[in-house]
Amino acid sequence: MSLQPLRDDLPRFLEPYLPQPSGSQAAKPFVTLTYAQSLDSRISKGKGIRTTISHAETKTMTHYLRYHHDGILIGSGTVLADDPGLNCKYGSEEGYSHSPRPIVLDSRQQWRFEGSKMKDLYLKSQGQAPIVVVSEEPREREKDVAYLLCPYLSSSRVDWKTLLKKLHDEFDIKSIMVEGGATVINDLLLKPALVDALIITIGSRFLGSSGVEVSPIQSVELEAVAWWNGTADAVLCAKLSGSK
Ligand SMILES: NC(=O)c1ccc[n+]([C@@H]2O[C@H](COP(=O)([O-])OP(=O)(O)OC[C@H]3O[C@@H](n4cnc5c(N)ncnc54)[C@H](O)[C@@H]3O)[C@@H](O)[C@H]2O)c1
Ligand SMILES: Nc1nc(=O)c(N)c(NC[C@H](O)[C@H](O)[C@H](O)COP(=O)(O)O)[nH]1
Repeated sequence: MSLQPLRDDLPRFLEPYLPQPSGSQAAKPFVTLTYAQSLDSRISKGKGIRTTISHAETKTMTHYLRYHHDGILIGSGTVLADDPGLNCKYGSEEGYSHSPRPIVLDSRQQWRFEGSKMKDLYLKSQGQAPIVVVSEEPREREKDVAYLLCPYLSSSRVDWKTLLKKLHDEFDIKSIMVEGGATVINDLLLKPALVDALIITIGSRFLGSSGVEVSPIQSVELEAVAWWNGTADAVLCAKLSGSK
């Protein structure tokens, strides 16, 4: 399905929160934490359920954000629940050349590229093949998948600092948008030294108390806060307090 045109006030609104175009000498990638939540801070109706929260115009914004990042990172919970494509449909007709590289945190190697929407898009040259982040040598190596061996702090928690450095140094990834899910977001909201921008779409609905909740274990203050109002959604852009 094609995207509706980007609202013309969005580029100027988003600009201060986007990675700077090439030339950055930073030692780590620029990290944008971005997701869509309901009014009751849920990002899906329940674990394993893919739930549309964004209006069509903020869906276009998500693809505009993908256009501006080298990589797009998600946790295993999201890849297993959503079977996401993670490509970029924004831009010229010439094909999906601005699609970011998918990065999947899958220490337990539960997800397969084979048979996924991501692979389907890759084979049609409409998206990139993924980097799968693992904690030990993979049991099986799938064709076209790059495996990134990275230390984990526990069985399911990657060491972010090391991971970001490896993605930068070994894969030349200078900007990453983190799209979720809740476990990944709740963890990164507490890491102002690693997160450069926060872009949250707030949809005008409630998803109920059994929904998957974004709520970090401690309070988080924001700065440089800006709001955009759409037809049915609002978008909040901010920096985490304590970030550079
Ligand atoms: N609305 C949105 O914007 C949005 C975005 C993404 C996902 N979702 C929804 O979120 C749900 C999935 O969320 P979830 O919380 O179950 O899974 P998740 O996608 O956050 O994945 C969690 C897994 O990531 C891995 N991981 C590795 N290192 C980690 C670290 N340092 N911190 C945290 N996790 C780490 C672990 O295996 C962990 O179990 C799905 O229902 C999906 O539809 C919604
Ligand atoms: N912006 C946004 N609005 C939503 O209403 C919603 N549910 C998501 N969810 C993000 C999640 O990571 C999805 O898995 C990918 O957005 C799917 O990506 P594709 O469209 O398949 O490329 N994101």
